[in-house]
Amino acid sequence: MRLDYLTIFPDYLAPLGLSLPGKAVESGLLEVHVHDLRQWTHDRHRTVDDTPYGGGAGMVMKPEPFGEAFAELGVGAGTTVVFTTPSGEPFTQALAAELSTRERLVFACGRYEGIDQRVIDHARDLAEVREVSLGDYVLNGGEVAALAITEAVVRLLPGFMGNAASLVEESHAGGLLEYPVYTKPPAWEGREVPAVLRSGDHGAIAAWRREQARRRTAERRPDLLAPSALEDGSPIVPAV
Ligand SMILES: COc1ccc2nc(C(=O)O)sc2c1
Repeated sequence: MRLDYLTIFPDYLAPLGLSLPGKAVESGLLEVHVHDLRQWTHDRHRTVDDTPYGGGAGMVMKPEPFGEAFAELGVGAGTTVVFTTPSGEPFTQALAAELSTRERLVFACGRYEGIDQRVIDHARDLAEVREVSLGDYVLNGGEVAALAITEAVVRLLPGFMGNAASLVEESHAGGLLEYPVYTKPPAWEGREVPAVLRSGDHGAIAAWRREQARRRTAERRPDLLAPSALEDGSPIVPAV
């Protein structure tokens, strides 16, 4: 997979060279290119923004630099352009899985009051476009969202995570939050590890984990539980 990032703050994406994406680049699984959007400006001040038509506070990112960048980067068939924006569709594990199947992602990181709408419209004529938000809050720009989306997507690439089995049991992987986890010592600050986890009874352990995941999800994220799951009558294990 090839990842391109268009940003006016390239240093903000320096973490891409560390942790998960860094290792994938070394292994050839990933190709990462961060581009300073200002390289596609031609005035002395390297202007990327201007005042909004129709008035209002703040500035809007100009269309020309993005258009020239798309052309130079060969944005077209086989490319998915991801605009990170507070007005985007919510980023979910399902969307991460979908994006992990793409050959190439080009992240267009907004700043100021956003990117001129014609850039998104133009991109739709060239390639697949997704407008994505991390959640119901607003950041100062799209770079943090691009980093988060990248990590969630890249770790799903086949052969990327050492222990693929761990992907299956993660929160949201199966639609539920993850069950509580414990490790040594068996007792700490007067708190014991649940006996079932030390019983060696793998069936009982699996059942306990399923119920803990359901309970945690019901308590914290009932929206993730299908209505039928709540009405199927099976008791949800009382809190541990
Ligand atoms: C102007 O560019 C922005 C501003 C805020 C923002 N917030 C995001 C989020 O995903 O929460 S993406 C994003 C892009």
